[in-house]
Amino acid sequence: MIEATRPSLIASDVDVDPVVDVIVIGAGATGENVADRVVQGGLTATIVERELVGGECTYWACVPTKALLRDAAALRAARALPAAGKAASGILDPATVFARRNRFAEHWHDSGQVGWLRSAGITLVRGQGRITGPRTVTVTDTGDGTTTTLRARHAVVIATGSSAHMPPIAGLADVQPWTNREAVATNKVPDRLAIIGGGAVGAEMATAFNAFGSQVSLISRTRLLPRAEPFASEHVTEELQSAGVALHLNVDAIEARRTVSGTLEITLSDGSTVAADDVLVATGRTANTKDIGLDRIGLEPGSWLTVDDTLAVLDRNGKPIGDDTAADPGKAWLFAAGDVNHRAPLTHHGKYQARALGDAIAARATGAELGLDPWGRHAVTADELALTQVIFTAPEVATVGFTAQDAAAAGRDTRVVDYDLGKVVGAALHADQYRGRARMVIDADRNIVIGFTAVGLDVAELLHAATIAIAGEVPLDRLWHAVPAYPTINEVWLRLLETDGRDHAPATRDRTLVATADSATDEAVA
Ligand SMILES: Cc1cc2nc3c(=O)[nH]c(=O)nc-3n(C[C@H](O)[C@H](O)[C@H](O)COP(=O)(O)OP(=O)(O)OC[C@H]3O[C@@H](n4cnc5c(N)ncnc54)[C@H](O)[C@@H]3O)c2cc1C
Ligand SMILES: NC(=O)c1ccc[n+]([C@@H]2O[C@H](COP(=O)([O-])OP(=O)(O)OC[C@H]3O[C@@H](n4cnc5c(N)ncnc54)[C@H](O)[C@@H]3O)[C@@H](O)[C@H]2O)c1
Repeated sequence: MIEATRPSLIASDVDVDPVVDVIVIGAGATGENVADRVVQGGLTATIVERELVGGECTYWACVPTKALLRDAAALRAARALPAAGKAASGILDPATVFARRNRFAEHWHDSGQVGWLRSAGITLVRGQGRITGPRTVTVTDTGDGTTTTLRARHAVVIATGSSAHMPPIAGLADVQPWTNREAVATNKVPDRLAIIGGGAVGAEMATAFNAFGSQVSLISRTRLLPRAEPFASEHVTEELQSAGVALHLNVDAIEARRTVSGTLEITLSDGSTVAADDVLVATGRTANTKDIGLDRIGLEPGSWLTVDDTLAVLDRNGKPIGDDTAADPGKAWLFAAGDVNHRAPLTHHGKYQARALGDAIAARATGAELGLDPWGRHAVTADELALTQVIFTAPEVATVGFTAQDAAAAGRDTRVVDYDLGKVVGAALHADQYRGRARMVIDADRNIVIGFTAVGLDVAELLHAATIAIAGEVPLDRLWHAVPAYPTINEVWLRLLETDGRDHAPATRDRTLVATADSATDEAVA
């Protein structure tokens, strides 16, 4: 086995000014974008990073996992066509896939990202950042232990992300389990791989290692992809099973041990046992807040940070952590964005929060007005109403907004419309025996789409049309005028509209506009 390339980083910037407008702790995708926006807004920013600039997504998550999955997806697509399938009859070579993965993970070297920080005018300080007082962060160099104390004029932003959660399974620590980091950076294909966890990480890695030829056993205490529409989850379950993955669903892993022969044995709550050579733990994430000085501000180290809609960190009484200065008593100075606030733990949503927060910090500093109303410039409305995700399993699952179940739980009056993607000519042309389904969740009061899920080969690129319909609150009567090109898979939009019918009450206009018009009329009458 060739070990994964060791992380490699370059030194902090020299001549660091200890007083700066904004300090960002954590240079993942979120932190980088917060710093970029505040600098674009005319402020100075220093970013503190203890590992690689670029964070989890670049080196151990989104990017390298998709590189691990992409070749097999292309092969699967080719094999869904008779002539292309014949032409693509060879075997997938994992070593070639790993080499391409290494390139996308930038060989675990962050010089490219550091170069970008410099070009964006952001100062980098290497080390572990800790809050040591109001607007104050002390950075400890992880090599020589020297410290630098920084003070922010305007704000401190925590963007420290998350790490793999280790569940309390007896013996687990002793069998040297893989987390996402080892799985993503591996150069070996285990003969037998056990995966604990049936969320996005478990399902994607089962897809990847199954394609590399591992005998994969996946154990999950829930159904696969428990937050997705059940039909999407069932579809992925069936396809993984028919590809040879052994699924142990709705059971807990309770004990792990190595036998004398070196085989790893995992005992499940139903009494059965899974044998493997390696085990990947994919049971969710834990907040990177254990050692960032939360105790100094009355919060519990290790906890997710609770934020309000401005992303200000809240204290135990639900109040923003406020300033103690006479000039600005109570003014919020501490903010949190990305995985660490647990609102929407996805890279693109962390970056969305970063854009809103960075702009808001710059606006506050210059006394400009804040746009915090829903869908306003500084609001993060999409986290709640238009959260997007693509899970790159075979088949892919693409989701935005509410599932039918979540909409019902939120008390929305809905219509749910489903369509078999296999009946869409564009899909049938795309792959023989195309199997898939799409669902549109409609707010029946307002006649707008509030949720969309598709499962099927290559549905990822369908998602943005749905996202625009939801974020734009496009009335269904207008959506009939968005004509999908023939013969593409996007024609499913027309089929969903036809299935729903055209005779529903016209979309209610935006409630605030209606209210304004009504009150204007009332005033005129008065
Ligand atoms: C296997 C896997 C696959 C994924 N795939 C996708 C995907 O396809 N699409 C998607 O959108 N999301 C995906 N995600 C989720 C995505 O990786 C995260 O949402 C994203 O990385 C969060 O970004 P962040 O900047 O908030 O945190 P992170 O990326 O975790 O960055 C935080 C940074 O802060 C640093 N840090 C932490 N504490 C300190 C400290 N005290 N001082 C200094 N620095 C500190 C860390 O070293 C790190 O660099 C995946 C996750 C996993 C595990
Ligand atoms: N393509 C993507 O967007 C993508 C891909 C991978 C990860 N991510 C993100 O990364 C984060 C972490 O993903 P994840 O899959 O690790 O977490 P998750 O919370 O999505 O899923 C955890 C799974 O582990 C199971 N589980 C928990 N404890 C268990 C136990 N003791 N025994 C058996 N099963 C157990 C749960 O039932 C669940 O199925 C998520 O926010 C996810 O959205 C996103």
